[in-house]
Amino acid sequence: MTNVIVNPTSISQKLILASQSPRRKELLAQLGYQFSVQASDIDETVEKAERAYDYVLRLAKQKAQHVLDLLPEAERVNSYVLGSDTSVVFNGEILGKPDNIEDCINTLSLLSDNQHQVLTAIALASQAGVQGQVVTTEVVFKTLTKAEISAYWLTGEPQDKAGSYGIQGIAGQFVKTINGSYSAVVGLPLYETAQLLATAGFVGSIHTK
Ligand SMILES: Cc1cn([C@H]2C[C@H](O)[C@@H](COP(=O)(O)OP(=O)(O)OP(=O)(O)O)O2)c(=O)[nH]c1=O
Repeated sequence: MTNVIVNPTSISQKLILASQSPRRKELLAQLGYQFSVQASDIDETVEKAERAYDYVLRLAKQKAQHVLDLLPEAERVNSYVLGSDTSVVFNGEILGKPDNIEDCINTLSLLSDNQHQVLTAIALASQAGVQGQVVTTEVVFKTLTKAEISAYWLTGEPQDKAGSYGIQGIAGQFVKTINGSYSAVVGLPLYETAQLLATAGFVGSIHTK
């Protein structure tokens, strides 16, 4: 998407969401920010012995920095780029997006009747540097049968999602409890994102001054 809307509160600043995720676009728009979207194309391979926390933070920062670096120099001066990454983690293992039904069955069988963590990192890149943080949410799933998982795969929902599920969709019924940030599980933590942007001088739809 290439439409650029200038932030009305600060005509010289531009916010860009470095993401192809429709969920992240919706969540950022929900807060009242005006922004453009530019997907970032980076290598998402996990480094040897890299911990999930370090991995998501590195990727969020790289996504943001990559899009900032692609901007013409004159634009870069006034631009702030938001990047994010979400991983589902079980027993320290990063469970990515499924390549096929077997992947989906393996992943959701691990999550069945168990607790896992969803780690979402956000990062804001500008000429001043890149700032980021990680939000961790604990999720407990009900018991899932193989038949249920196979039927879930056929809905098409798990395909583009970390951990093979979407809490905001059909998989909402798998979730017994959640401790942390619902929006972070969907892809963008609302509270932390607003804080990060406010620190950089952006305001959403709520003006207190
Ligand atoms: C766990 C979970 C993940 N997800 C999604 C959020 C992310 O879009 C995706 C995780 O993959 P990411 O690699 O974080 O993001 P992405 O490839 O979709 O987009 P981009 O890198 O361009 O920002 O999984 C849900 O929508 N619901 C969920 O419950």
